[in-house]
Amino acid sequence: MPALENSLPVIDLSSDSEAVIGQKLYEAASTLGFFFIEGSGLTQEEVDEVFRLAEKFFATPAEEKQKFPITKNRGYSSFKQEGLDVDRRENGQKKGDPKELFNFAPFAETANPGSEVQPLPPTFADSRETIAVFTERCHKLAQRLLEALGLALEVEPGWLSSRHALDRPGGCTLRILHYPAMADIEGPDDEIRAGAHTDYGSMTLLFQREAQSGLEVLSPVTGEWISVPALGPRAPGQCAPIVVNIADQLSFWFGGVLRSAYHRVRFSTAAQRTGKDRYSMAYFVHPASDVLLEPIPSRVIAAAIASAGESLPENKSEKEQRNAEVRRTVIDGRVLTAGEHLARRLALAFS
Ligand SMILES: O=C(O)CCC(=O)C(=O)O
Ligand SMILES: [Fe+2]
Repeated sequence: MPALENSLPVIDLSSDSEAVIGQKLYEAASTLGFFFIEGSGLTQEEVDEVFRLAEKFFATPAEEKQKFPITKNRGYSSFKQEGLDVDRRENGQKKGDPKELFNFAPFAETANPGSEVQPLPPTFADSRETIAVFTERCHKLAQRLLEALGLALEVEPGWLSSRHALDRPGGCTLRILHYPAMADIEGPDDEIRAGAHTDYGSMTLLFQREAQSGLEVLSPVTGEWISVPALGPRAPGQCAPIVVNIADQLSFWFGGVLRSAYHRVRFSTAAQRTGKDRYSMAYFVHPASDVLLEPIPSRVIAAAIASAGESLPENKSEKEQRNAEVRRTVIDGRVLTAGEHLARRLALAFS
């Protein structure tokens, strides 16, 4: 593998063949597990439109937002309600992240058949179509990335996309996030605005606003946190490069050859004192709920699993053991479904 640099690679989807793109994705996904993509066809205008809705919603009074509390991973989660680092504690209690968020289910007519229609706050009620279209476009992009990755690993064409079909019930979620400025922070511990975690599903597409940085990725090589820049658009009509990261279920499915990397959001004390809010948006891509998280049939992956098995470190630290425990997809010898694994992770994050 090539040496990791101190920044994320940028992969252009507009110029190469799918096979070449697949190789580039594989290289990035198997080293740092985080990369930028550009040339996706998504425009800055459509991304900004959803960001404008997010700003408007988070500015509404707390009691209005609280009318749509998060249930079954859908709705509003208030300041410090979710704590992504399951080990962070304060006064014996799990420490919640100083941020607020709203989770949307995919709304397309064919998406999530059988599930009830998600009630939406007035800010979004007239924009259901905008959000639905944006979500579908994110999903199509994710399907393309998954298939290209599959190509590089000799996975049968269609194997991954059929397991991520939006018309099968699943955990895909569009999340808008708001990290309000906190000028009165007390110490370095308050610099962490989203605790260190790995994402749960297949992959995440993360949209940032230009110059609103704060996302950091743990380098598997140096063990240091790498800060991810919040870039602006680089080509006319195209949205700013999108951050993509591999999540736990896909990493597991690919026999550990893809890295699901720890990441967090941190604002330095100096940055917090400037009093600027940060907004971001994540599209979490999940397999359909009934998909069993068994390794993908692929000669390349089977070989990778065999060689990784021989070089597994024997003495894991307590923190590493705990992390492995939280992320596991096999319990008592039984392979979990994607839906069971997601439910387990959500219970830990919101406990
Ligand atoms: O806000 C960000 O930049 C990252 C959020 C995140 O990692 C998450 O919600 O899983
Ligand atoms: Fe995350």
